[in-house]
Amino acid sequence: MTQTLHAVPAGDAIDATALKADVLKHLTFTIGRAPEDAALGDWRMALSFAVRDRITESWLASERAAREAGAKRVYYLSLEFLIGRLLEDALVNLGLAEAAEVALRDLGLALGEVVADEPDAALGNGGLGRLAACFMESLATIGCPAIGYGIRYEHGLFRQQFEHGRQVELPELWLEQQHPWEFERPGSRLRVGFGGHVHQVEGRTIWHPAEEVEAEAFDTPIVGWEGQWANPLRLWSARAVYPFDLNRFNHGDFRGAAEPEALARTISRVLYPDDTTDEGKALRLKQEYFFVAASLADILCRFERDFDDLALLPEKVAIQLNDTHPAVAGPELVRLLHDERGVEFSRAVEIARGCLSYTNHTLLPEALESWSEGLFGHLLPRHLEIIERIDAEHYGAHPDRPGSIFEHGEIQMGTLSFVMAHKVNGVSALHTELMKETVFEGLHQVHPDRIVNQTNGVTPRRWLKSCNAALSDLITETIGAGWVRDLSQLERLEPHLGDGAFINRYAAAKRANKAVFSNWLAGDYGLKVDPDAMFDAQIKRIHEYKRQHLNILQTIAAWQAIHDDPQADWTPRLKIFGGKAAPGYHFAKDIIRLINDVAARLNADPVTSKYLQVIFLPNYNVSLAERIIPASDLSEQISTAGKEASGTGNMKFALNGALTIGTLDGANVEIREQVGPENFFLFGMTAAEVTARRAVPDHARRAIEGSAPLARALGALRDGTFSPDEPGRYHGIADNIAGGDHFLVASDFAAYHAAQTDVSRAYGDRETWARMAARNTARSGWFSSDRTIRGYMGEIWGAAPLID
Ligand SMILES: [N-]=[N+]=N[C@]1([C@H](N)O)O[C@H](CO)[C@@H](O)[C@H](O)[C@H]1O
Repeated sequence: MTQTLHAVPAGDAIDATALKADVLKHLTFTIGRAPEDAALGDWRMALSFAVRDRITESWLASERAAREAGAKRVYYLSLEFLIGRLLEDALVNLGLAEAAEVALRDLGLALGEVVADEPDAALGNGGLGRLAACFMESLATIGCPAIGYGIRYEHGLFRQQFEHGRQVELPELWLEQQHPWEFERPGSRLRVGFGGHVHQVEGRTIWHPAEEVEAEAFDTPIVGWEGQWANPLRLWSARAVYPFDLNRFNHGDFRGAAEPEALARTISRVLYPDDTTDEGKALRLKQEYFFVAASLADILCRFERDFDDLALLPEKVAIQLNDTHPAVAGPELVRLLHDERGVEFSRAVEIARGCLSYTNHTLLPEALESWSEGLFGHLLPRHLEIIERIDAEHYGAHPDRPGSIFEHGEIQMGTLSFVMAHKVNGVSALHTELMKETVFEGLHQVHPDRIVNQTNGVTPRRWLKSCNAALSDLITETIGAGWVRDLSQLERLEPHLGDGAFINRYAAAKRANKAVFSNWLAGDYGLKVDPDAMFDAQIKRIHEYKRQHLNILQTIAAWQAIHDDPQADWTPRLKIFGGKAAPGYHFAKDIIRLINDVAARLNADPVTSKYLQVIFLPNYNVSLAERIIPASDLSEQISTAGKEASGTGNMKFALNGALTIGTLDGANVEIREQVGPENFFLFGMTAAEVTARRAVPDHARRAIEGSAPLARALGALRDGTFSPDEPGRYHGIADNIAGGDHFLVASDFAAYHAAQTDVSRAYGDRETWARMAARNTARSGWFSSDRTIRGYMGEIWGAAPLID
């Protein structure tokens, strides 16, 4: 929270007094602490409960309004919700940030410290999970009745530490303290079965699961801008039906007595740490079915409370599948309608399809989920039967277009999701077109109207209003505060871009953020950086297609160039990296180690470190992104074209006035269209050129022969420059790039290197740079997740807002 102290309006003063009283009330009666004995965490809890009270009022009123209106509800099913911290978000959305600052100051506390004490709720891996969190906030801001359904993992995404430059994973402990934002719902416990057998009884199909667990709901209200509406995020926690086996205990088998609970809790124990990789483990399938079964039972229970005609379901219920992780929702809904409620099979499929829609987030083959018939049939015998029948009916109806949900003995969850959805969407214009041409080419032929595009977005509340007060205040001063709810209003900045005074203030806001960030770097990492240097950031999961290794290779080439001519007029630059590698992804972990080894060498280099420094910040998460993005000048979006479905970090950077260096991939294409090609540093092959280049034999060797800087930088990987104690440490990376180079690091290197030279030159002209940056902000209105959600509401869900 980059708070700037200024005069407190009267309203805030009243709010501050009331808030202070509530904080003290909760400290006493909820936390049970006297002020003189309270620790920072106690004050944070007390403030959180005081704020939660205010959200809860809005939430219960929203629930009442939705019910009275008999409104259609949106149900967002996602295995990931990368929420981050909630206190600051809630304060900003309730307009209580200033009041909280005053209230806490009166109590001798700094709001910034209290906010920073909150652990991130890291219930997601990356973009897909964060998108779900942004969507929940936009649904509430728009006033669309909705519920997010997911899993309440006891341990979110692992904590990342570096030991000698290597990533080490540690368990994440967000629930070590009480989580103040959730309400436990013991009354909403549901049984979920696994395994067992299917029997026919008097023409009815009965599934007898071999084991059952209980799903317990925990509700976290998500409040929208100005607190007018709030929707719940309902996360399920697994527990044993009979948690304690007293009989075993009485026989001294203490481990056995606790086993049922331990086994059941395993289902919601930990988030699988893979981003865009199919996990394929039985426990993962159990997690997927567990939350789907609990959520659908909950959805039908809510529907049947007010309606008794199941044919109405598609009019009242819209269920969005966030990727294929909840794909079993198709057969499960059919089972609930057909097996348990007697709806005729094909009619049940029709009703289910009317409710379901599916978002695809990646085309990477290794990320497309499939389950072996054996494993799936063992865990979900009835669902396998239902999928076989859905498959037969679907493809039976289209004999001219053979295909199947089953391929090579595996259930293709993407195909199942497509077949069971009335709408399927991609997450950027390019990605959606590539979906039609590749993974869903056949199905697109059969259902030409089913695939639609909904380009991703980010919430402007968290990703500008809250994380960048310096810029937000300038914008509000210039065009009013309407932009926070309607981001398209940023275009009203356009006329001010010719005003030198405005550009100076815009640059000053960025400079102020960089000064705060530099002080933090010095304090927490002992790295002294010049706030006037260019802050160049690549923060995202570590993956070959995102090409962090291209970035560090070019950094090495830049370093070598400075050594060649240290007297030249080099543009000082700080390279910022952040991102986790999946624990089993060794190549990605090698890239992390290389970046840390390069950082150690370059930052200690007396000749070059005044021009080029590198830092890899550990444990990249939502809160760290909120710290880095407002302070960045350059946004690295350098994926191999055709591989990054959208990206959302790219949008956050552009919104906060960082210029993009990037390929024509995912939403980069639309960012460049919106901000203008002259305000974007484009390089590299297009998706079509990538496909063509891959067919060229020896494409990497040819590229290396054609680029001396590339050849030389690779040489430094081979000769132990960054690992004198283990010269061969980076031969693997060098061989990969010079060999198959599937992600075309070598072939795109020269263009990237040239583009980085253009970037350095452009940064030299600060006023022009600031104007380009301001134009990025002014033209980023399209990338609000409010716009995205309105697209889903209109083109997919048929849902309407209940607030104006
Ligand atoms: N899984 N998955 N997919 C991703 C991200 N890795 O989470 O979803 C994100 C959200 O749609 C995309 O922005 C990103 O390009 C894509 O790779």
